[in-house]
Amino acid sequence: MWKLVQFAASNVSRSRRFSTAIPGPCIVHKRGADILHDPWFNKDTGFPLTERDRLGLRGLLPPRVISFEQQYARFMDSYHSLENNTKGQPDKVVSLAKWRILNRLHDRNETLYYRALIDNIKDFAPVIYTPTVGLVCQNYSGLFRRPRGMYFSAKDKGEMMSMIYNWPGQQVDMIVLTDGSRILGLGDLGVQGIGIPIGKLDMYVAAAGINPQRVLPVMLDVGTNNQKLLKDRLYLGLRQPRLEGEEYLSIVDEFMEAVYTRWPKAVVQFEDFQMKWAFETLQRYRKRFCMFNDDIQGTAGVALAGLLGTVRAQGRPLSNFVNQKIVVVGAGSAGLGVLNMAVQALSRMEGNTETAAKSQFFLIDKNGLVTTERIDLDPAAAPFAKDAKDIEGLREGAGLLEVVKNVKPDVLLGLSGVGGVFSEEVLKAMRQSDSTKPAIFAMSNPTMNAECTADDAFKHAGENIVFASGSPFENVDLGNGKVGHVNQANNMYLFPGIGLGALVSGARFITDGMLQAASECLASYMTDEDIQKGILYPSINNIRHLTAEVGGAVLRAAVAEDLAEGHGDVGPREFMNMSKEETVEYVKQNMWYPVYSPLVHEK
Ligand SMILES: NC(=O)c1ccc[n+]([C@@H]2O[C@H](COP(=O)([O-])OP(=O)(O)OC[C@H]3O[C@@H](n4cnc5c(N)ncnc54)[C@H](O)[C@@H]3O)[C@@H](O)[C@H]2O)c1
Ligand SMILES: O=C(O)C[C@H](O)C(=O)O
Ligand SMILES: [Mg+2]
Repeated sequence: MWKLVQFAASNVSRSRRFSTAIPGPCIVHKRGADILHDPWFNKDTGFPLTERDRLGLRGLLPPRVISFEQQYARFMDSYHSLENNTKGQPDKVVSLAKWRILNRLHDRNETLYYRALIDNIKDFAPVIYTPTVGLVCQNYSGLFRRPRGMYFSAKDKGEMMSMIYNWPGQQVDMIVLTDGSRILGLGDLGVQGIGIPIGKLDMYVAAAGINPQRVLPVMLDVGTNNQKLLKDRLYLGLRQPRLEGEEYLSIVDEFMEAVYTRWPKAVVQFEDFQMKWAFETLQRYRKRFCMFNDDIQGTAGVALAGLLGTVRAQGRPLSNFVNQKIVVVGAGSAGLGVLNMAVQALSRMEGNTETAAKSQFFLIDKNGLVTTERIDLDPAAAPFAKDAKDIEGLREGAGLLEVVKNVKPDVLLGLSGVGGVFSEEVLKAMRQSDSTKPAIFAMSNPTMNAECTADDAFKHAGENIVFASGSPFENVDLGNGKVGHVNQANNMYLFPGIGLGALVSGARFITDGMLQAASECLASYMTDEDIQKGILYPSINNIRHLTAEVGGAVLRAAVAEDLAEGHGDVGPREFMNMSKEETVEYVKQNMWYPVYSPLVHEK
């Protein structure tokens, strides 16, 4: 019998803000000052006197015991003072100051840090995640104080199987891995890219309730081709050009073998790999390990949900998706991931073939419109290259403005990494769109790399557009009390649920069916009323709730494909007997929530 009732009883307090129920004990093998210096166990001034006695802490702290609520209020006060004190200073200075204060708390007291993050996710996500995380990566060598996560370098070849045991945590559930080769739209940042796995895993804890003791950010340092970094005397990574070919793959292979030898049930998310390695590693590992590529697959699911939302926003049935003309700007891992998933979804729709589905899309890269006449056509882009006969009035390499004027698309979707590429002329050309409610998705990150700003989109393309961006922008005041809603089309709406669903189902692999289920769950999360207002994605304040739903959908898809091997005490048979609601409840009960647990010392 599976243990829903038992889970429910032991976790009943989790949804309350400051619970009065007593959480279960936590075993600690340290004593005294070592506990104060371990952010996982540290409660700062919050250690009760009895615990101070038990753990050898008496005299190591000021005598007064401060409650969790008071500590929380004190931290928020200092955060708000910092906001006041930095008013008027350059954005970069303010963003880094905010990141520093949060990072210091993260380094000192994880329970308080994650509670603050969960309760203030709308304000804090832009600090610990996109866009500030980009700035942090750019300045990493200067900001570095203490390590977080693991670093495997080309110099560690042959050692990884033993190195993996240097990680102090007994169990690891979620790993986010990068080689730093394409950090957001900022290019190759080498070892400094470690900030991305750290930020993504913070979102895993906040949104998916992954236990922070069981997450592992990883940097695979195979060198960098960033000349500026190679010349920087403070650069902390390997000073050598990136490994290529088999040499590169052998490093990734060795890492993956080491991880799955120690933690066979872990989920690995590949993040911000340059395109060739993003696709290659996905193909190489997806049928061997429980892994996915967030930039290809997570992004695709979020974009597809947005495209379906756009159809609904036009007041049309979803079946009308087959009539949408969509211009995708950027033929990289993200752009092609979106195209592949959208075409899969379209070809499942009644009466639509894959060829017909492809005809709806126009793909543009740095050399313009991609056609079959392209010399050195990238094989990954080839399925979406246009035949000359299908693009009357257009030609190979046609520019974005020309394409938009000619095609009059319903949707203009940017994943190019190039800030401002949706120029005033391009946005104005979208006014001639055949759609009653044209959509503009400026999905590149961070903010400077967005294809256009929200203000410019509403100003030039018109007030009746639907707008989404990868990095957050404020809603736009359109005057007369009207508001242009800004959606954040960021893979953060899906990757936490994909990882969580895979983990708690004990899925062997992450399949297209599971990813499709995640995307459909996000698409159907919004009400018609929201969609009519141009709101395609939930508020980030609801991300924990959404993630539980997505996790449930992924779990059910894994069960349907007979890939769910179970998790903890719950086996595959129990999953099969769960209703939809029960799967979501089960997922929720597996979500960690930050409260101080009584510490019990064990030698
Ligand atoms: N919002 C999200 O959730 C999300 C997810 C993944 C990636 N992204 C963003 O998407 C961007 C691209 O990521 P990627 O992994 O696909 O990168 P990539 O380097 O693999 O691909 C970039 C593509 O853009 C094209 N391009 C470059 N300049 C162009 C121009 N002037 N006009 C048209 N196309 C141009 C390139 O030819 C290439 O095809 C990054 O900024 C990244 O931050 C956002
Ligand atoms: O990191 C993000 O904010 C989204 C995405 O994974 C990206 O690479 O831009
Ligand atoms: Mg990414």
